[in-house]
Amino acid sequence: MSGITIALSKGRIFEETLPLLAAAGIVPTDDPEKSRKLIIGTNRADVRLVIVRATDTPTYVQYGAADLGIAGKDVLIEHGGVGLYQPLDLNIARCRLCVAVPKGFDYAAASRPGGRIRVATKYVSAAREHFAAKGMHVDLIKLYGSMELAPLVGLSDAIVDLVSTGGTLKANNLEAVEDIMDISSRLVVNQAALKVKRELIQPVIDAFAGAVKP
Ligand SMILES: Nc1ncnc2c1ncn2[C@@H]1O[C@H](COP(=O)(O)OP(=O)(O)OP(=O)(O)O)[C@@H](O)[C@H]1O
Ligand SMILES: O=P(O)(O)OC[C@H]1O[C@H](OP(=O)(O)OP(=O)(O)O)[C@H](O)[C@@H]1O
Repeated sequence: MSGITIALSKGRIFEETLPLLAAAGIVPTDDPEKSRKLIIGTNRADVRLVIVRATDTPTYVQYGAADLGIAGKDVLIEHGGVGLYQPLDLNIARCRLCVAVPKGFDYAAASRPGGRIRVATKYVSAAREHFAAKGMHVDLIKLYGSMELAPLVGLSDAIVDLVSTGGTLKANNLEAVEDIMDISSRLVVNQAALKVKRELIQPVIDAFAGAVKP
């Protein structure tokens, strides 16, 4: 592909990226929520979008199947960031990575150094680092979604998950007991593509940078 390919996931990242794309003069020709197409054209013949799972965005960019992508910090931590240049925090899809437990669970007692708990999460790397820094022993159980269910059915004592409004925790009688980090989405660029296609990629980076909201 002589032009550039941008990897995006459907949903909040696609929606929140539209104004940034517009600032770069890029307008998609299809809506991924309505179309089943995975390759979407734009008003520019030299720019196309590929629609991927949020977790897969760094992988497409790492291998050069996409030149650029937009991925949450949560996803980038789990991926490791190999081969990716991360020039911009786009300040979109903002939330927090938290430890949450059923209301009434004595997390303070469980989290004393030497304590041991079972934690279910999709974010194993971030969780491992967090609990290791606290000197806690945790048995991590990898899940791929609906983490909030795990403590309700005895799979785990706690979860590490993303929290935005807190509505999902509340609906499941859970509470956040620790903030691990603030999360937002970043622009990621394939390092080789940046060198070879700089005349196409740099203007997109610059336009995104100018359109980031504080
Ligand atoms: N409730 C939320 N509010 C704001 N941002 C969020 C929220 N949940 C997730 N995010 C951010 O948006 C990114 C994309 O989330 P999205 O829900 O589209 O994908 P996902 O369901 O987490 O991933 P996958 O489809 O691969 O399972 C996440 O990686 C995270 O950075
Ligand atoms: O604090 P809240 O505003 O309730 O948001 C938190 C929820 O948002 C995310 O899920 P998402 O909506 O992405 O659904 P998913 O399970 O399909 O990823 C996250 O995994 C929480 O479940």
